[in-house]
Amino acid sequence: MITYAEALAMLLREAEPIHETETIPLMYSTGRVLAEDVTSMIDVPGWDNSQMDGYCLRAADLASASENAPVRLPVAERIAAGKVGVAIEPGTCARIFTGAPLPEGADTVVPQEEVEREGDLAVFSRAPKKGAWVRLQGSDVAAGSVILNKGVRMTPGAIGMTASIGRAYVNVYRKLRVGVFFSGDELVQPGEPLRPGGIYNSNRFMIRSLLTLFGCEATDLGSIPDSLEATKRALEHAAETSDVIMTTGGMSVGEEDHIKPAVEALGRIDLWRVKLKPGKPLAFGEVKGVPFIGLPGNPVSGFVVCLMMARPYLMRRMGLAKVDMTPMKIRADFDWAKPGDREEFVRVRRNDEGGLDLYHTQNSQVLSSCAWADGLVDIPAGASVKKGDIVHYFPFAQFFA
Ligand SMILES: Nc1nc2c(c(=O)[nH]1)N[C@H]1C(S)=C(S)[C@@H](COP(=O)(O)OP(=O)(O)OC[C@H]3O[C@@H](n4cnc5c(N)ncnc54)[C@H](O)[C@@H]3O)O[C@H]1N2
Ligand code: MOO
Repeated sequence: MITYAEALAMLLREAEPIHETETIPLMYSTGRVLAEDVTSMIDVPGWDNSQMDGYCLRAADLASASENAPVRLPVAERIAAGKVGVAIEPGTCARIFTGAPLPEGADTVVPQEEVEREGDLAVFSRAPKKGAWVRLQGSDVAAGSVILNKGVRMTPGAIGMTASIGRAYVNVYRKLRVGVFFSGDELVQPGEPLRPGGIYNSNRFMIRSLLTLFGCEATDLGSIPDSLEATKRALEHAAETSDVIMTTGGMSVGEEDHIKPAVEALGRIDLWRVKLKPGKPLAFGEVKGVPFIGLPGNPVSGFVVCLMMARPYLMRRMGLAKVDMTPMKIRADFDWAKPGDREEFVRVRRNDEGGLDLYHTQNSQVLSSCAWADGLVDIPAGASVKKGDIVHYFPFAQFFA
């Protein structure tokens, strides 16, 4: 048996980013992975501008201003956002609004709350600090600088920033095409009546949902009839249309399944035994040169292995530079008294007291744990946890950012 860390390292060694990229509208780039360094051609802001609605002026003109001896300056012009004013003369000021460019000659803005008006005169009773309330040209982004590196995911913040430098298109890795299929005589499609001995194909829906959130394009080959020939045909078809082929189930020691012999006939398959709970069996191989990942059939095992192993592999192939997760360190409000011989990812949920609660059953068949939880806690092999201990917590949200 190999450890989780060893298994992950082995998978990532096989994960070369795909070469194809595409240029797409920035507007539709949410969740995509950048295939270029994004460099700004412009300064942001493009010119010094006002941070407040108020008056712009030379600070030197107000050096003597105080409550007892206010300074009065004529208001020479009015500059709204989007307009360019004319240079102000010494001893004058201009009405200015948030975002409007500072006119030549002005170096400071005084917010309107601190100013009285007497007709055409503005009355100042305090000496401002030179440069107050001015946003300097290039203070957010300097022209020529790289604002986002190749290999990062387009988040709302990254998209807004890219728009702020005027880019309307970005070059991203194309979506990874993942061919998924499911086999098993017991599987029934949701929406159909359950026959005796059957179970609904929950893995199909769960895996598709995970792949969508990872940003992959799932091609669903559906349920394959339980025969070697049908399984081989499905795999051959998947190999023609996919970058990765994925399935769940049929990987352990059962005799019924055709996936393993079908993959072997068309390529190769290695069955790994990972010291991981849930999720001991993992198959990795290739079908006609296309990588094949077989997740464990137990739904919770499939869920955990898809998040903790398949995801880093898929995201690296999609060009993401940082695929490892940084766990949060949070207080456990539960006991875990029985140390296991495998590293365990248990389903937990944050409570209102800022700690973590444990789902009452951690059986790998019980999908309600995944629906209830908002993350996983990593419990190393041989470790136990006492209420109040600080544990390593992976919020589900982190996997989709
Ligand atoms: N004698 C042993 N039996 C088992 C072992 C073992 O080491 N020795 N390992 C257990 C562990 S741990 C796991 S995990 C499972 C993994 O088995 P497979 O990956 O071969 O999966 P199956 O046997 O096909 O199915 C397991 C379980 O999951 C259900 N399943 C399968 N596909 C779906 C689906 N699409 N949707 C919902 N549920 C699914 C299936 O009905 C079984 O109940 O093996 C243990 N056994
Ligand atoms: O190791 Mo299995 O994946 O727990 O059910």
